[in-house]
Amino acid sequence: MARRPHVMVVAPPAQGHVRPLLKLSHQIASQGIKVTFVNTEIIHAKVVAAMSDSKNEEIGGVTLVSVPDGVEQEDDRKDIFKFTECFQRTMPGNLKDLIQRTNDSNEDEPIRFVLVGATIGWLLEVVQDLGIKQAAFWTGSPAGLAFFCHVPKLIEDGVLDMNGNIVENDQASISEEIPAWNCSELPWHFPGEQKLQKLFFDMGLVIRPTAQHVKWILCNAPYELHSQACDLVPNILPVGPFLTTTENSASTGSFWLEDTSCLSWLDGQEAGSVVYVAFGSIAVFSKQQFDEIALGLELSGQPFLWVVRSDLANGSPVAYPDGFLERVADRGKIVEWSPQENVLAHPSIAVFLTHCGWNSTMEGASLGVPFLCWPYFADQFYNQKYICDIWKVGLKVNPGEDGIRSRTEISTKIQQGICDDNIRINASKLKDLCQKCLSKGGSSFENFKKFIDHLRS
Ligand SMILES: O=c1ccn([C@@H]2O[C@H](COP(=O)(O)OP(=O)(O)O[C@H]3O[C@H](CO)[C@@H](O)[C@H](O)[C@H]3O)[C@@H](O)[C@H]2O)c(=O)[nH]1
Repeated sequence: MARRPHVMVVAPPAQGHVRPLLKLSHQIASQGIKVTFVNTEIIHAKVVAAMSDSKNEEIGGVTLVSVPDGVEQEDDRKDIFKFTECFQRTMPGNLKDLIQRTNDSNEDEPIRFVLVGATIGWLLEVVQDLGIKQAAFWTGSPAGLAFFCHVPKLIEDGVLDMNGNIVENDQASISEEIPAWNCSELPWHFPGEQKLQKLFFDMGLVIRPTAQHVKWILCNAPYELHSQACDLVPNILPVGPFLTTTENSASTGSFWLEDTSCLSWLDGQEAGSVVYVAFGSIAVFSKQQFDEIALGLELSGQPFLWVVRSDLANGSPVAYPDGFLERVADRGKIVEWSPQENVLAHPSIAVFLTHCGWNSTMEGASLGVPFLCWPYFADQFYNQKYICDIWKVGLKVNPGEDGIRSRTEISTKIQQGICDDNIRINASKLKDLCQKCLSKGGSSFENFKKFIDHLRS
């Protein structure tokens, strides 16, 4: 009997990477290709624990496996510098062992192809040594990818220094066709934290060699959405946006258990009335800012669904303003983690108050939801620029001089976002564009087909 092609997918250890890579893996598996999905042990345990059937580690043709992350002292896992050092030192050997073990056993089809998250593209050296074909996956926007690929040139031209600072003019431009990056929009910008900035900047330096090394670098966007940026990366293969349908929602790759009670709660709300508030997996807030969000939602008078992760309050236990929960009980729903795409697809949703992580951006765009933008760090400020200034599907929620977004600003933008017909019309056009790219004959559909043909060749 002919053996199925076997692809190994290796995910960087973060929610914003695991989720889109797992969605892509399901899409690949649906074409009759075997997929082994590799997480670190800690991430694997979280993903499996959050699955509706947590005994089953094979879902929809994707087998979930794990390797150690190399960390021996638990505390080192909380220290990003120590973690990165351990991970980079041990991961190549661990991955090599896993591939060899799999290929030596007769149980599985041998691995003929490895797809890695581009931020850990240095792993491809191991794969190269084993004579296995390779591709990379970029989790952010095509513009972000183009920017990282241009970093060496920006350094050479004296626009950036070796620590990633803009040397003059407060702007870095890579083409006249797409907006320049301001200092605060640099993906590695951490004000006052030079060491952290350098770590992220150095991690980014791996992107260009990775992109040059592989035949294709896939990304979670349709070509038409960022066409000028895509044109700056010769081997980009835009295959997104990925959507989790209700049929495969059992294996979303979430690190937290999805609280589906919010879907029946949404069923009870009026169409186009609910503010959905979610800041992805990393953003945290001070007590003062957390209270302003709560009081802004209250002041808006709208029903809201708010995702409050247990770690959202920056290490402190989550505590709401006095009497808040009682006052909003009849129109507020709070969950620790939602089935986000099902939420965004729900007719009751009016606006999405978001940190503008790329996955959330693509999900909101492909489901036609207007945005209220509250970027937190990394690529999110530049994503906000596309959402508000280029696609014109959102409004910025601006901080005051003290850096805090006030309850009045939050409530005002909620009302403006709900009433703005132009934004709603543009959001609906964006949804149509995404759907068209994914349908038969569309750019993402054809690109994905090309990739599958390559896997089979
Ligand atoms: O209650 C929730 C909240 C979020 N999500 C999902 O979690 C993912 C979050 O991804 P993203 O919106 O990209 O945010 P982060 O988790 O913060 O992602 C990191 O990774 C992204 C991709 O590289 C970057 O764009 C971000 O800036 C970076 O913070 C999305 O798929 C959401 O659907 C849920 O399923 N339920």
